[in-house]
Amino acid sequence: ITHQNIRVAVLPPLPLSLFPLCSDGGDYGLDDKDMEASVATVRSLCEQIEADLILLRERTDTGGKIRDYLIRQRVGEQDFLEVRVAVVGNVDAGKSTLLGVLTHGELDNGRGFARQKLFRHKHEMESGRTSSVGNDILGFDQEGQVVNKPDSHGGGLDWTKICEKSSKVITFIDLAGHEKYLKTTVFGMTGHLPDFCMLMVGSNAGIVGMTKEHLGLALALNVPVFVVVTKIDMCPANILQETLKLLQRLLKSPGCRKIPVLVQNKDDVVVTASNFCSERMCPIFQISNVTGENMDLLKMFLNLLSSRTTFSNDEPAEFQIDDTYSVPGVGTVVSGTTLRGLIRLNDTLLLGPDPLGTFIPIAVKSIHRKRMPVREVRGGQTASFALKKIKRSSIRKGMVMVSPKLMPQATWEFEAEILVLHHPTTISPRYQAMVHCGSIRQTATILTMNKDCLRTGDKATVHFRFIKTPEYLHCDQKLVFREGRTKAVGTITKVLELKLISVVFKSINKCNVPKIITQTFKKL
Ligand SMILES: Nc1nc2c(ncn2[C@@H]2O[C@H](COP(=O)(O)OP(=O)(O)OP(=O)(O)O)[C@@H](O)[C@H]2O)c(=O)[nH]1
Repeated sequence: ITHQNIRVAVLPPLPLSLFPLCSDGGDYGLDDKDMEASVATVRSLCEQIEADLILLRERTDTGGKIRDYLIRQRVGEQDFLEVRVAVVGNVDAGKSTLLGVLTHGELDNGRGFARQKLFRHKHEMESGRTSSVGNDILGFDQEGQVVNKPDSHGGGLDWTKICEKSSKVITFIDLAGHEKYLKTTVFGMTGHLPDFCMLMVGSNAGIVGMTKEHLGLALALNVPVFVVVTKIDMCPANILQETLKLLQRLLKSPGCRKIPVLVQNKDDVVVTASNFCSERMCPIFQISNVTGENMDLLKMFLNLLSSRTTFSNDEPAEFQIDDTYSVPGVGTVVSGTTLRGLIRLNDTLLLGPDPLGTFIPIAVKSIHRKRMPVREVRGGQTASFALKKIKRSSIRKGMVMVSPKLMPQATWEFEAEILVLHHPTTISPRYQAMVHCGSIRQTATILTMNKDCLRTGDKATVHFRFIKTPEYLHCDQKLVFREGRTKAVGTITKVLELKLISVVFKSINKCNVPKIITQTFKKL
């Protein structure tokens, strides 16, 4: 940059890059001429890297103007940046309502109008409670404007249109608030790999029910959290202040160690969004779904967030399956998240493990992103694949599709460092509970541990064994171990591999298996 008095802060990954144009990082600005020249310089740099320069805010300080810009890489019509946000909070905090308001652009009436558009099951419609993991999308164009336009007849959203018009798509993973559905909530938080967690708190109800539990879960899984306090239209000022005070106290407590920031204006949005991934900052928004107050600040913040997954082309591809479908005329379809690498049409991947711990080669014949056909999918993106000649019943959540280069191995047993968040009595060997790890959800037994028994608050190294089938695991993966009110979180430290041939021979001739597998077979 020719102008030495420009400070450029590029935050990886590229999409969110903010740079205040100011003299030396101090708080005095540039006069009109210098500003113009500086902007021109940066604009030409952006052109070279095929990015857009979007003005976020302008302030006047001693000496002149200070501006913040967003540099966003241009994407093709078939491509868009993707950010996943898990939405958690106690029943009635207004989760479904906020998602309805954000994605359908119509305010709520305070009596459940906005959420009706999102319910997926009949019983949800009747009870007003979310029970399943739901997905809703919100698209932003290059200028940061929302592109969602609900269909004027049915009120539905055309996902393909939204994705085509968007340069950034936020996928909300709407998780159930009721304790009864905690299993689903945990699965959503582990299996859907959220980049961020939006914790919703009803201002009048305060920090009640599952709020702390959901916050604890996000923190244990290392997912950055921002808080949205709703219903400020109907909450007396003193109660709102009390809720905010308690919330800030909770976030600062030794268990959370966050820095809460009440977001009041655009400046706060820019500062919190640019420091959100890297620091302990926890922005708190105060909104109303009925009057729409502060909704613009929340939308601006969402538009500035960028995915936490960094992507590299040369990493071998890994895709985790979190759901399966039978689509008439298409066959078995699997959906999930690309954890790393690049998957292209006609690639051959290994699908598994099956109950024997084997992986079979499958060819990728079609790829969809947000219901839109695409030619490739990269690390950090969700996608679905139509699979040929495979029965839906032979695929489970938690199975993976990986590059043959990884020579995947399944495992029955693993070791993890765990922390017991809550248990009514004591946990000892032979204890069984559900392990959630990525999209894996299976009961495991504790074989041994380095303590005689575990109580709430204890940490230990524990040796687990799955009870039904072997799974594909990695060291350093986060896990949640739960049964009823018992909850523990942990990190996998050792994977005990299954000594098995990990690819089925008979399928080999049918697919175009890369050399590397054939060579492995020869060695075996
Ligand atoms: N006045 C007012 N009412 C709101 C606001 N947000 C939500 N509501 C109302 O609060 C009630 C509960 O909202 P929901 O969106 O169903 O709550 P939820 O958190 O999704 O609940 P679960 O799906 O059961 O977890 C509905 O009747 C909404 O109309 C708000 O900002 N102001």
